Amino acid sequence: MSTATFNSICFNQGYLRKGAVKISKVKNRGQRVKFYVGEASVLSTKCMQSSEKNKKEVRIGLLGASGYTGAEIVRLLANHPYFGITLMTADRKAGQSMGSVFPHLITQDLPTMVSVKDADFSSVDAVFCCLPHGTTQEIIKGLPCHLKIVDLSADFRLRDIAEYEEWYGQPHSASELQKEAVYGLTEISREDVKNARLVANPGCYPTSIQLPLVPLIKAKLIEHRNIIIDSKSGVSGAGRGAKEANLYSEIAEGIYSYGVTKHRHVPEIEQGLSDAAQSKINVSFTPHLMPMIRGMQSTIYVELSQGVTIEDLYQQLRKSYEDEEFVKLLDKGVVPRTHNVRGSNYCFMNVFPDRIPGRAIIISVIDNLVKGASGQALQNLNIMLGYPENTGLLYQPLFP
Ligand SMILES: NC(=O)C1=CN([C@@H]2O[C@H](COP(=O)(O)OP(=O)(O)OC[C@H]3O[C@@H](n4cnc5c(N)ncnc54)[C@H](OP(=O)(O)O)[C@@H]3O)[C@@H](O)[C@H]2O)C=CC1
Ligand SMILES: CC(=O)N[C@@H](CCC(=O)OP(=O)(O)O)C(=O)O
Repeated sequence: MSTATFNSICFNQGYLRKGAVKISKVKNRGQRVKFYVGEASVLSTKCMQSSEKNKKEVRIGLLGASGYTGAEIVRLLANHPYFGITLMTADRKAGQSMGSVFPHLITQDLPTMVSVKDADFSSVDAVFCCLPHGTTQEIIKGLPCHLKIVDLSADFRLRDIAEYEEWYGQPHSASELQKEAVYGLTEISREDVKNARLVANPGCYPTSIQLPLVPLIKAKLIEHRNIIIDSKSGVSGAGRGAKEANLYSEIAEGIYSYGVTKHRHVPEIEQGLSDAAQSKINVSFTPHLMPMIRGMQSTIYVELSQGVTIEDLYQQLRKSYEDEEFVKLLDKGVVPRTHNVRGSNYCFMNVFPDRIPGRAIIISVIDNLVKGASGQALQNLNIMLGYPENTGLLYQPLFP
């Protein structure tokens, strides 16, 4: 890796075009700027002005900071050496401090939340968009084009706009942006994410389901028919907005299926599996709401392809994920539990022989707010900006 040292350099705002000199990291902001010319992708080439406010080199805008995924982004960035939050937005909570909305974050030095319409993006290099679907597309359409964006909503995940409108029951008004979006299931789409300006972060259920199934489908080890998916989620998956259905007295001491035969994650799951199969796959998917705060578990029933054994599935998953930091295939016979990934960016999975010959049972667990949302979003932005993918994500699970 060679280095080139410049004295007080300043570029116009914007990005070096791809293929130009690749600048992987900027250090010693201010009078002397040292560029490391290396493999990683380009950083924003804004004027390298040292300023008290920008203690960290990448300035992050957090839209929807007063929600669960927004708060989770703040928690993760507390341990990120290069990303610092310079803008936070809220809707009903605009004008409030983060510490007053989330007292567990009072130790963080954060800007007061403002409404999106009052947001100033000139002090921002990249944005996490943690807003409800529908709202998101309108807001992202209006963002300055210099920003790198990771959208946690569903607005840009489905390539087929008509399918989005059918399943989300609302018009999609950003089809041009949709064409630009890259679906950010990190371990599967890493190369596309690297060069993306807009990443559509996957939903929590689709993440927990595609991570085990995509490698098995690509390796032609399981049949495309009769894929049955039974998933469970903690209540934080529904967001912080007060809803009667999510009251303690409505949730505690019981579980129930919801979105039966018509959950809006079906098209997202089928899009990912069909891409892996290069042919259309339909699945049976039933989510369940559990009396717990965090956690997501998927139990998936599949048919083995002709002549394929459980060992073949196990070895394929081992090979697919042996070099991955955040996806772990457990030892044979160990059942994945949400307790063991809580608060972390891990996905634990395993595969078991069904009593019914020729079938397998696959189990996958994640934390819906981390690998299912904010953790994967940070993993993606690290890649988009040329930082080590695991930066700010090495939290071990919180157990018990
Ligand atoms: N929770 C989860 O496990 C997962 C969530 N997601 C997706 O991530 C996104 C955020 O989810 P989550 O954090 O749980 O949601 P929350 O409901 O907890 O937070 C929503 C945020 O958006 C703000 N907001 C709501 N409406 C508007 C509006 N009209 N204009 C501007 N801001 C608005 C809210 O502000 P205020 O608080 O002031 O009202 C709040 O900051 C959603 O699209 C969700 O589907 C994806 C994967 C998993
Ligand atoms: C428990 C619960 O309500 N979970 C949400 C999924 C959260 C999520 O992943 O939403 P997006 O796809 O919009 O990002 C649901 O089932 O709608």
